Amino acid sequence: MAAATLARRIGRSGVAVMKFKSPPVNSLSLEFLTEFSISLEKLENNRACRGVIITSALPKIFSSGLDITEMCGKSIEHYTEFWRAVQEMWLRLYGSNMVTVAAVNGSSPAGGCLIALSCDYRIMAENPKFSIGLNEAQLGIVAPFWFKDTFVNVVGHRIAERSLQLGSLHPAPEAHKLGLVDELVPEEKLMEKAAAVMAQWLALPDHARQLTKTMMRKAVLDRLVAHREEDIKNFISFVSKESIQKSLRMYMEMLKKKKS
Ligand SMILES: CCCCCCCC/C=C\CC(=O)SCCNC(=O)CCNC(=O)[C@H](O)C(C)(C)COP(=O)(O)OP(=O)(O)OC[C@H]1O[C@@H](n2cnc3c(N)ncnc32)[C@H](O)[C@@H]1OP(=O)(O)O
Repeated sequence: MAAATLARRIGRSGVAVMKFKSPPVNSLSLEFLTEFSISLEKLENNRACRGVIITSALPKIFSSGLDITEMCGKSIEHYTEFWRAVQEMWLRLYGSNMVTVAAVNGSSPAGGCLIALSCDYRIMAENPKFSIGLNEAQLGIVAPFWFKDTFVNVVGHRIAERSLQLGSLHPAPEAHKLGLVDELVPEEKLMEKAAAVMAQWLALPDHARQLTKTMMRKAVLDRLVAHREEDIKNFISFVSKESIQKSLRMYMEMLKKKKS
């Protein structure tokens, strides 16, 4: 797989470091998502691995979220495969038995934010130019219920309601104030801090921590598992609407124009 190069390293500490490296902006294409899920599955099945730190190898960007081109002008078969891959990635990450720490070293909108929110702990570089949030509403699309559930479980209902309705992208200091990220550190200290947090979480017996994590997350995971096919149908019917296609095309054009 060429597009999403994910470097993995399991040290003596039992910690893997996964670095997103899919230029220019680590957007979550079908290929990226598939590779990410396979990598997570391999780590999950590796008894030597107890934790994973997720970060980006690219400067300034953690992940730009779902690859919008995967949702524009494609067939129903493609939308089905793509959305199943998005679901699979989340089910694996949110349901992981490993300790998961996001070292957010750049902007992280929408699907990128979902990845960070699905981890056990988020540390973000304290650069106010970096922002994070579920900004779907700004694109004229709606965050699915399991994106929303994940967001609510981190920041609570009121903050989630306002942030999702406005499609807010929160600069790092604001994200920290809202509880969207747990800590801010200077960028050069990010990995050191992530390793320290990981060591703290791994100091506990795995079984107790894992059972507690399952207890906290099971209801939200089960909800998607129970409604997976319906969720795919909803996605297809939503994304196939001409009005939604138009919004997505306009958004892509806006991104391109911003450069010139
Ligand atoms: C009922 C159920 C309904 C379900 C509905 C669907 C729910 C969908 C759920 C989640 C949706 C998403 O995740 S959508 C993605 C949202 N992401 C964004 O809004 C981010 C957009 N990108 C940016 O803001 C910026 O690119 C950046 C801040 C991430 C980086 O800025 P920078 O200036 O460094 O880079 P450029 O803007 O010049 O971008 C470079 C290059 O990449 C292309 N690009 C950027 N983001 C995406 C993306 N998400 N998908 C595809 N392509 C992307 C951008 O157009 C540039 O391309 P060119 O070089 O060709 O111009």
